[in-house]
Amino acid sequence: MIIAMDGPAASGKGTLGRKLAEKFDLAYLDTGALYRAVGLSLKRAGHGPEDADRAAHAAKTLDSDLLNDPELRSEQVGHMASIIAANPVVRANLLAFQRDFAHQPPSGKAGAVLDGRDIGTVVCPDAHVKLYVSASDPVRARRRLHELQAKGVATDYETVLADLLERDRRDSQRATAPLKPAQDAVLLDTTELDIESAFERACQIVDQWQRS
Ligand SMILES: Nc1ncnc2c1ncn2[C@@H]1O[C@H](COP(=O)(O)OP(=O)(O)O)[C@@H](O)[C@H]1O
Ligand SMILES: Nc1ccn([C@@H]2O[C@H](COP(=O)(O)OP(=O)(O)O)[C@@H](O)[C@H]2O)c(=O)n1
Repeated sequence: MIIAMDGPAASGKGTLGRKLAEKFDLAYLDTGALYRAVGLSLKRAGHGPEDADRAAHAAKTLDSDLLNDPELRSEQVGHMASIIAANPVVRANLLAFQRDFAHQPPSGKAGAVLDGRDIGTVVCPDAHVKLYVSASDPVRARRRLHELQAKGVATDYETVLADLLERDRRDSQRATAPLKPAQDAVLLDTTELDIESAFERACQIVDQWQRS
């Protein structure tokens, strides 16, 4: 079973994706981490995200150590990732890894959950279950703010909201693999749902597919 989870920043894709993978004994891949790792590698080398050739090269020779680097989750690296992610060569260079993960999941797992922006539309158009996870802008900004504050990052609501909206706009408007629900995706709006209620709903959707 392949589960595709897409949606805007801080909607809850990763939280639900990890929980679904655990419950259904599937491998889990946070594809945003790949774009972030390309951003971090450019940042460390002193280059900007607009450097298309360097970004394409970094995506082709991705340093897997960066995937566990604490700086990966910073807002600055998220910002760089969304600029880099508009580069079609970067996307092409990361595609095979994501597809291989979905179709030959590691550790002998019988399937995989992938979360990102284009999983249901481009990476795994053949996914068995596609979820498009959303939440209102203020709710997403508050969730991300709490997450950053819990890590000791000094920021404020307005900055976090502006950053999310800017990334959403860039992700939705790019020409290659823009953020949008696949035609056959089930929409899951988590604005009014806590994590457990959202997870319950996601499990119902997966159960429904398994019974069909
Ligand atoms: N339904 C929810 N209710 C409250 N907080 C949530 C919910 N879903 C996720 N969160 C919290 O919001 C933050 C962003 O969630 P995350 O899963 O990382 O989003 P995404 O992967 O879409 O960027 C995390 O701190 C997470 O714990
Ligand atoms: N499949 C994906 C995953 C991420 N991305 C890009 O990578 C950035 C960071 O993704 P992320 O999933 O880590 O972001 P958050 O939702 O965690 O804030 C996004 O803003 C997108 O620009 C993408 O283009 N395609």
